[in-house]
Order: sequence, then structure tokens, then C-alpha cells
Amino acid sequence: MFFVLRVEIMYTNTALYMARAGLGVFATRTLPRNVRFGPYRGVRSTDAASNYCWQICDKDHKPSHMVDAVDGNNSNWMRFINCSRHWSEQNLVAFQYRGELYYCTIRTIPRNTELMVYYGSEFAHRLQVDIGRYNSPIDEFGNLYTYFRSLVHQSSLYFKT
Ligand SMILES: C[S@@+](CC[C@H](N)C(=O)[O-])C[C@H]1O[C@@H](n2cnc3c(N)ncnc32)[C@H](O)[C@@H]1O
Repeated sequence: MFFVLRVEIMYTNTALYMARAGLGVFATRTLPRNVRFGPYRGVRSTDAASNYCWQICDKDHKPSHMVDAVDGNNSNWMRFINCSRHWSEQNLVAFQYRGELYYCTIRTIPRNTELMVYYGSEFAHRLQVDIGRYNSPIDEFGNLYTYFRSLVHQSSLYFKT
């Protein structure tokens, strides 16, 4: 089953989130768990030349190439999704399927909530995300969201991009 995803792209609330993070993506309706978006559109490149790159791996899990969404004319709305700073605010996981990159919701995302995915430790570190505290107990970080960890399972829900 396909749905048309409605999201809003707007400036992140820097008072609540991270300073100077720019634009972010917000759900305009409640999204259930296990909804997949994608693929992440961009230009194929050999190196991580921008902050809009995801690494694609081959069948042997070896790095193959990057998909770079720096060009707004050769990418889609997924380029605006920001990096979570702690698992309590992460609501998407990135995964690769048939050589392309997708995101999947890992918890129910209430309306008006920012969609956030973990970029991986290397890039997150560059964004000054405290990797050492990423998985620390929620009360050390603040009670922004209720913790609900889950695995990505098969789902019949997909969104068109
Ligand atoms: C893929 S883009 C995300 C969209 C970006 N906010 C925009 O306005 O185009 C990645 C960039 O967003 C910003 N960003 C994303 N997550 C962030 C975070 N947790 N803290 C600070 N900046 C972040 C950084 O400038 C990063 O280079």
C-alpha cells in the first residue's frame, strides 16, 4: 500500500534543538512505526564531498560509492532530515536496499515532530554529537521523548517520494 507523505520543511527550533542546524523535516500527520521512505536521491560520487552524502556498500559490505544530495535539483526532500543527538530523539534508521538508501520509522512519530536519523558516528562526531552519551539513560539527557527502541521489521506501509 502506498501513501503520499506530507511533510514540512522548515527551520528547526534552535531553542529546542541544535543551534545552526538549518532546515529540518517535520511530520504533518502522525506516522506509524515501520514506514519506509526513499530512496534518498542524489548524485553518485566517489568521495564525501558534502554534508549530504551517504555511503553505499556493495554485496560484500565494502564501500562502493556515495550518494550526494548537495544539489537541490538532483535530490529530494530527504536531504533535509537532520541528525539525532541521542537515541531518545532518533525516530528513523537508515538502511540500504538494492543499492539505494532508505529511511524507516522506528517509533510512532507524532504530528509536528521533527524527523531525525542517526548519520553514523563519524559524521555525528563532526556535528559535535556526543557519541559517548548517545545511548546513555534518558534522564541524563532530558525528557524529550519516551524511549522506545525497536528493530526494523517487514512492513506493508510505504511512502512515495
Ligand atoms: C543532510 S543536511 C540536513 C539538512 C540541513 N539542516 C539543511 O538545512 O540543509 C546536514 C547538515 O545539517 C546540519 N545538521 C544536521 N544535524 C545536525 C545536528 N545534530 N547538529 C547540528 N547541525 C546539524 C549540519 O549543518 C549538517 O551539515
